[in-house]
Amino acid sequence: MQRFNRVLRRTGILGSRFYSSYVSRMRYLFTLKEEDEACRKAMDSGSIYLFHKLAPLLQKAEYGGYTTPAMQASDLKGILGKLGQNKDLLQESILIGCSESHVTQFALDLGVLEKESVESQVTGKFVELRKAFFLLNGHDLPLISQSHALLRWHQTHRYCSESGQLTQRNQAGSKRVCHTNGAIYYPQMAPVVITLVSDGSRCLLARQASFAKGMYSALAGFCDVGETVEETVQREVAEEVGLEVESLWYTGSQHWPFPNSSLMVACHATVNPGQTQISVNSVELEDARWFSAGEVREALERKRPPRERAGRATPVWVPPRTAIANQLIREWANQQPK
Ligand SMILES: NC(=O)C1=CN([C@@H]2O[C@H](COP(=O)(O)OP(=O)(O)OC[C@H]3O[C@@H](n4cnc5c(N)ncnc54)[C@H](OP(=O)(O)O)[C@@H]3O)[C@@H](O)[C@H]2O)C=CC1
Ligand SMILES: [Mg+2]
Repeated sequence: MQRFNRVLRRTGILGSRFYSSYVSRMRYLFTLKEEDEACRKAMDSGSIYLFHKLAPLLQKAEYGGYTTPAMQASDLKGILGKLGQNKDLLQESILIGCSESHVTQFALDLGVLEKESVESQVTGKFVELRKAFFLLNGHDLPLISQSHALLRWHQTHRYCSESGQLTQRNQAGSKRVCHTNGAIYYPQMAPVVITLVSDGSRCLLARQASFAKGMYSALAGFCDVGETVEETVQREVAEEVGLEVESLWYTGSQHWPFPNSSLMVACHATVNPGQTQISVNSVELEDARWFSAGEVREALERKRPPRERAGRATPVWVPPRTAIANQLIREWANQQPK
């Protein structure tokens, strides 16, 4: 905390003016992105979330479920030593945030080490990200999702696309620079809209062939370059189910690490109740259907994924609460008369 205050004072952020805890945390993180030395020092007393080849470390929680344990940098140095690895590997950690109590948080991928040897030194197992998303509770997900996206970006964007030379990251990992031509690269996200279409009394859910059996979700699609969110919603609904959107409104957003790193922008939309004939684009979707409020409420309550019964169609279920699709569907269901 003292070091934290020193950095704030030096950068003029801690002065006579009162800053809320949130503002001072954000200003501190800003400083750490700008100052490599301050970031290096923060790492020494920070907590580090571990990954192995992009799989996060998960630990069984005391009261059931799973959590993502954070390690102290000092403990991690000891473990790296035991595994015969130089503690400089720690410098490859990337800054991901700062806790309420002002402890800086970092993420580190130990993919250069053998997975089993690392697991033998820590409590927990490295679990593939999609599986981890089903095991973790909502609280841990934004941090894991952000860490995964940033680590992946650094692993796959190491070279300058102009000079072909290796780029260097700043200590925080918030950018990479090509020292031959000065080009700066920042981590990227693809904007995606996800839309729940309603005709006033029913809502439209669809499934791709790659979804788990019985799972239906809202319509989603990547924004094309130059499009507004509104234009993407209209185009995707037209492309995927052949309907024309009459009105739409924004309701929330979420970072989503699949397939790479997306910013999901969630919207509700309506179509004319007299023009609801669906024409499914079979290149994109396996099925799309209108659902009544009662059917949607049942799907929301259903255990995911539901148990399959021989000879019976898998009952319809929807993505878990960790996906913004669930929020959209729940919001719509709550607005319908009982
Ligand atoms: N969090 C949530 O609640 C939900 C999240 N999603 C996410 O939304 C995303 C988009 O949904 P989806 O219906 O698949 O999208 P689209 O309907 O846009 O179709 C996907 C196709 O778009 C093309 N495409 C265009 N731009 C990109 C890009 N930047 N990255 C990858 N593919 C691109 C690809 O085609 P081609 O291969 O032919 O080039 C891809 O196969 C998915 O990645 C999914 O994970 C979806 C539902 C719920
Ligand atoms: Mg789609």
